[in-house]
Amino acid sequence: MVERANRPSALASTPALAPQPQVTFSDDNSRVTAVLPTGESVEVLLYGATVISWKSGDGTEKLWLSEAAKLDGTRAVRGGIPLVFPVFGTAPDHAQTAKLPQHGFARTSRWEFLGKSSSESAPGSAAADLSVKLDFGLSSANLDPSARALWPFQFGLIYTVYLNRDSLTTSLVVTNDDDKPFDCQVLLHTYLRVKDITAVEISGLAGASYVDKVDGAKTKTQSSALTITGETDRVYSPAGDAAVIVTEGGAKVFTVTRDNLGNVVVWNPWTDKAAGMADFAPNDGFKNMVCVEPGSVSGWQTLEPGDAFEGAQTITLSS
Ligand SMILES: O=P(O)(O)OC[C@H]1O[C@H](O)[C@H](O)[C@@H](O)[C@@H]1O
Repeated sequence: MVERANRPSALASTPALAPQPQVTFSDDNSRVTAVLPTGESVEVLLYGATVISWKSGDGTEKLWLSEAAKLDGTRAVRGGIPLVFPVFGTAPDHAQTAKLPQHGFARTSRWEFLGKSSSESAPGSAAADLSVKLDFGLSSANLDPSARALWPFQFGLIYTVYLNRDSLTTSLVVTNDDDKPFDCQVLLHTYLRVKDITAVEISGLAGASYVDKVDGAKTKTQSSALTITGETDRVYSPAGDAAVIVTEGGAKVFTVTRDNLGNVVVWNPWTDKAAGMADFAPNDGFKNMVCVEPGSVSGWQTLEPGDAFEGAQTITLSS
């Protein structure tokens, strides 16, 4: 035995392979999961390219997903990060998008998985540097004919989900592949998971004006940090340059930064609205979530033929 242990072997002379991120598909090909060697993970449903789970290395879920969310492609997912495109809400007075359902068709279309890439981890390099990137695509060519009829433009969308050890970045690129301009809005409808909404404070929006959708769409100004004490539905416009920071019991939980997304929507349905949504469960689940939704939704991004628009969010965890 001793002799064997001391003998140089082929195995012993090969440098140890550093662990790499794992990317796997579910058996039914409905979702893709990426896991870093340190345990952080993200799961994306091809339906809507909806991020339905994001866990830190210790397995703690960071996004809220309704227990009654439909994950079978029959309706938009209640929770995670649904994608809003090309209209936020409905826009009956905007001819191009007037026929579209609430929040458009991106969240209810099946996207293609375009591929993955991961940061190379050289033997001996720090695990902290590892990351994985997943790309998804949707274009007019693979859109359901019924959705194409409601918004007859040639477009391309690339959605990138980038998992790092302490953050998640999601980024959307819209291109106009048509020979005429089109208008669009985009929003990353992120359901952040919290332990107790009554202990939550959202800062970084003070001084910003907002449309208060639960008070007759009045325009108001955010005076200080925001606490959630009832139904809340606000469109901050412009939201300002500061990061939006979510604290719980005074401790920082999430820091949300934005790239080229001038608006932030803050939404919590509270008791009655939550009870009225068939896919919102449990009924008191509103206590465990707050939507902080970076987007470009006040007015329109007009894209000329060949033009592109890119917007991104990064959500960083505090340890
Ligand atoms: O029920 P959904 O279509 O998913 O919309 C959920 C919510 O999305 C956004 O946050 C809007 O500001 C809300 O007005 C809306 O209720």
